[in-house]
Amino acid sequence: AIFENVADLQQSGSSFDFIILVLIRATGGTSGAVLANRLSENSAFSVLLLEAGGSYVQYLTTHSSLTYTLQRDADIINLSAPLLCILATPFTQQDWNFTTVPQAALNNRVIPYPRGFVLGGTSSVNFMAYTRGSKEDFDRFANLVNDQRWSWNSLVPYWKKSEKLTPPVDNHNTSKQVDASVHGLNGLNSITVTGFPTEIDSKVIATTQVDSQFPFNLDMNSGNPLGVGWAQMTVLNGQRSSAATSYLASSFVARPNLKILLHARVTRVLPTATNDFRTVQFQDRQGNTFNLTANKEVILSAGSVSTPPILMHSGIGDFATLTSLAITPSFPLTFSVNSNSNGTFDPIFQNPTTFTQSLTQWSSAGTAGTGRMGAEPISHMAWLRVPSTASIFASVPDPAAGSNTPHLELLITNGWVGLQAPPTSGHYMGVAVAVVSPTSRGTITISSNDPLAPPVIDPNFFHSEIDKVFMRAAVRAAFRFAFSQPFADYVVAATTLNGFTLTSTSSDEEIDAYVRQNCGTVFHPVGTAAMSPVGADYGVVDPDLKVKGLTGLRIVDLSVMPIVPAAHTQAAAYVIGERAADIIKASW
Ligand SMILES: Cc1cc2nc3c(=O)[nH]c(=O)nc-3n(C[C@H](O)[C@H](O)[C@H](O)COP(=O)(O)OP(=O)(O)OC[C@H]3O[C@@H](n4cnc5c(N)ncnc54)[C@H](O)[C@@H]3O)c2cc1C
Repeated sequence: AIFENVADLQQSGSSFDFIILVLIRATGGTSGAVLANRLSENSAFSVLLLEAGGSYVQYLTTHSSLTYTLQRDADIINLSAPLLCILATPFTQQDWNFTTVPQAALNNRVIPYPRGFVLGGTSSVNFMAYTRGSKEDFDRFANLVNDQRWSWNSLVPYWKKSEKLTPPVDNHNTSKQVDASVHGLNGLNSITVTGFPTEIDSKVIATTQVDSQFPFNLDMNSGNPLGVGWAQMTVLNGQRSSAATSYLASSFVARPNLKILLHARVTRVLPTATNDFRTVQFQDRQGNTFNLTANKEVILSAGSVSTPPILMHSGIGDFATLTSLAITPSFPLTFSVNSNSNGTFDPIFQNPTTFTQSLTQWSSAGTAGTGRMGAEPISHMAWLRVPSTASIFASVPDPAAGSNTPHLELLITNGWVGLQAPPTSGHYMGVAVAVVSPTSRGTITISSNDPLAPPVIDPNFFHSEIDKVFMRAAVRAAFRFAFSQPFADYVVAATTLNGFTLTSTSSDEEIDAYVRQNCGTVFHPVGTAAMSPVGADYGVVDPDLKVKGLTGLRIVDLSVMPIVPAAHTQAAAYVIGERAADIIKASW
């Protein structure tokens, strides 16, 4: 059951006596939701999930029809309609609304740093791209923690357990867009490709045939992501599939041994005995404080940004210690294009009538989930390497996990996706760029002893020279792609952003100036409570995810990843949840 108030949870009766017997707790994000589901499969375990935010799944269940009233429910639609993910954050009700400290390498700009403040966590507000990373990424992870349970081959069965490859909403044949043999077909979280063909699809695929820098890759989740392929998305029937809609679907929430308390903000974990941390302190919306003690374990899944502050406010670890944050710099590059009237999704955001028509199609019985609203903005992705002959490698080792692991990413969208509101007219194609092998390391820390104060987030962008060199390479790759022969009559020019314009021949200095003014992040922080080998005197958790030096407390979220994969990170969050569930079940 899902509860909105502590009193209702308490009134649910006998559960408390029972919970005291076997209680396992977590917070309710991407990995936490996976854990809540898998642990409550065992009816002998009683599981309570605490989530600081609310639940849009509960809302969807209450309002089972997709016929929404636009104004009133706008935020909820933004979490559900795939195209509207670009409106889900930043600075909304479902966002923690964090920002970074001023970034020296980015003209001292403060960058929005969204995180999901809702059941399902950031999987409920993200852009839904589903990328596992390379085999080499996870083999490096396993080697760094000296435990092969975290290697690629060990994790693939858990990805397959998590995934359910589903047909796109338009039911087209996907055999040339995704390799079904790579995926799970019976898992809980739906993975699919776009169900809305667009005018750039054939041009993207044609580019893979005319330029060897952009080879076609049928499935970037095979362990070898290099090349250009169709984006896989966590979407089901034209609606977002999140950790909340999948792992916490109503049939699972109905389990008598699973309870979820919303609007419960964990402030600290407290010792139950010396070095045994099984008591959670949390506040409800009115600011009342409660303590609950788990019989077996407390599991912290508050994500890379919020897990370290909870530990620090609990006196776990050195208060002054800064946790290391690996972060992926990125920014949108947008090109104006020659398009027919509805060839891009721009008119949807430029014209309220077009928006309403598209939303009506998506939300009406009979056409539910279809049309442009039911498809993610990202249609294709390219994963690229800087050639090993590049001069930077004479002085700096290759930061990628191996020769099949990318340094750079291009995210292709058939319309404007930007930091600014879309222009009121015109048609666009986005080729956002990212450095997915960053070597700069930032920090997360706290600035006061108030557990409700926001953490201090310092990504420390471009501290390493190689990240700058790679960003220039990413920009040049984006231009080469956008001006490749198949786009000859289509792409016109890069748009001006904050007074800066780039061209195919921009110098290093011009690219650097553009980056300083426009760069942000693709929101993939990891490593803030990193795993290290058993016995190592560094790191926060051991390979069983237990906080070192303590009992009763584990961490299960992306903060434990010792190094950022060259990928979007939700697939890693799901697999960490699945892997952890088996480790925890086995230990009890
Ligand atoms: C705008 C955006 C777009 C993204 N797009 C993509 C994408 O397209 N593809 C991709 O793979 N990844 C994407 N990501 C990243 C990805 O979604 C995250 O890396 C992943 O979901 C994180 O999972 P997690 O379990 O570590 O943390 P989260 O999912 O963030 O879970 C943490 C949970 O803990 C809760 N919580 C935190 N503090 C407390 C507290 N004190 N008390 C109680 N509860 C608390 C939070 O509310 C949240 O529910 C995106 C991220 C953002 C912000």
